[in-house]
Amino acid sequence: MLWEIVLGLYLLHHAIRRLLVYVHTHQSVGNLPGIWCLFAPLSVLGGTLPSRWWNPGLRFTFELRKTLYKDAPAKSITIKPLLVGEPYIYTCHLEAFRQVTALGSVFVKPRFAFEDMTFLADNVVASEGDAWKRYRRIAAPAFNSKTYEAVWDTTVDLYGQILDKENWETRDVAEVADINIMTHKVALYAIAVVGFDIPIQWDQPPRDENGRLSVQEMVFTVASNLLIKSRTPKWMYSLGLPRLKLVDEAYNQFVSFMHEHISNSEVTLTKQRELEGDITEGISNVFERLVNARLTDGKLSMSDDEIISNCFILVFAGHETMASTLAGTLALLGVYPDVQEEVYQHIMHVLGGRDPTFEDYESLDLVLGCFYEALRLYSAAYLLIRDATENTVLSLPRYDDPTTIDKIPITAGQRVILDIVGIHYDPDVFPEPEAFKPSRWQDSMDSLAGFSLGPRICLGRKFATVEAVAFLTYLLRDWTIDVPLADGETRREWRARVLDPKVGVVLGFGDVPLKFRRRHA
Ligand code: HEM
Repeated sequence: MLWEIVLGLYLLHHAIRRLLVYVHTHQSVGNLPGIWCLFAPLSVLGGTLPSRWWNPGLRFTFELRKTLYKDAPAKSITIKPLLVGEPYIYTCHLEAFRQVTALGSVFVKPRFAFEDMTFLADNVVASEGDAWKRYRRIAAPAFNSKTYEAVWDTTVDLYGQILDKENWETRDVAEVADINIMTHKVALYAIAVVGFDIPIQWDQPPRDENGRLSVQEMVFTVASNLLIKSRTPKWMYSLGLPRLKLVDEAYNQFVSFMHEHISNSEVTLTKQRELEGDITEGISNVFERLVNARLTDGKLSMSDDEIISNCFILVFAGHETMASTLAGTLALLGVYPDVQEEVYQHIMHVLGGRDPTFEDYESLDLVLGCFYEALRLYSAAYLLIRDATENTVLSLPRYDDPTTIDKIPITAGQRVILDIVGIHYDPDVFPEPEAFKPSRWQDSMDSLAGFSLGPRICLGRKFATVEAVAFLTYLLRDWTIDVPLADGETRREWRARVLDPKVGVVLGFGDVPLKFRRRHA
């Protein structure tokens, strides 16, 4: 009897709370077209369950990319969950994206979305306000032309290691069962070498002779187990589960490795400063910048934990995003051999028979266009989450009549989702949105939302594009890329089947098999 009363009271309490949510929804976002569903897409339940008519899930912006905003003049809708979660505004209006991410905007990153990304201390991705300003001020100067040159050279070195260690040098055809494995390694190693000053070899065994994890296995395990690390309660580590044991080992080893790396670097930099004076300008890796900052300027000083957290977040921010986009680029080039040939001719025209160098980066704009186009079609960062800290209004001009301005009132606390997939597939911004057209980026990249915009634009975007252009230029110069079709399958069907995105923390793919054939000059 008692439990029935308790249950009844609980259900009543829940029903009243939900009713208040509906009333609030109607007051704050009632004027926008909306979708009713059971669970909010970003709630744990909604995000875990598959995308269906009753649960948008994480994939719905991609699945409904052609229709979601069709009847929304301001290119903005609401998602109204009946059972779990709050109503969110989803917008694919480029101007909304600009206003929300602009300098001085009243929108901030909600803490919940970035909690998983803080490890030991806060960092440039997860923080807001003065803490973020400080981290960005210390880290941003490390992303300079010397760094980008190092990214180019490291990528070329990695390409050479692939040819050598994967035995491509002796082959005319190389079949790869899943290109993601290779692009993940390239992305991770470039960050480890250029970001952290950790030298890495392509074929190092996962453990050394003493049974300790090799540096790359350690970094790889840390990078690919962020959610497990942040969400597993401490007591579970004592159960002896093999995966958790490995994660624990890798994280512990990473922390002690980084402490040692910091103190060694401090000794080296102090000696260098005694001999050469201010060496700041000459430092081209992010890690040394962070260590050097605390030797030079009290205000910019970071603790060991802050340095480790900021280095760690570079691996997370730049690893999977980069790997998926590069995999997507290679696959799309395989799907469209005519575009691939055009890009090859462009490379030949720019190089005129010599090896590509960092100085060619600006001229290789069609190669860069391939990467941007893959990022547009399969944006690894597929949405941005922001909360309003004050009441405000988004003023959005109509695309067909810019003198008509739609005004969307936003109340303090309202969550706004910047739908990058929606922007990238908006035919008013990108005509023929489904087509793979790298040349569309040769005029302007103003509408690319995949690296975000405004003061919090991706710090590693040029890092990523230099790496991509170096890798793609070498690869396309030496090889053609093809896709292994199933019996009777067309290339477009292959694209729909294999490049059907898997959506989690980032948007990526399942196995992407590709076939490389050596070009004979
Ligand atoms: C194709 C590759 C990449 C994509 C698509 C990408 C995308 C993004 C996006 C959308 C944001 C904004 C996130 C938000 O505000 O919620 C961001 C931020 C960031 N990215 Fe990237 N990123 C890429 C590569 C990289 C690389 C290679 C690095 C580092 C080496 C990096 C470092 C960062 C950092 C530090 C931030 C935080 C900036 C701040 O808040 O001030 N990213 N990235």
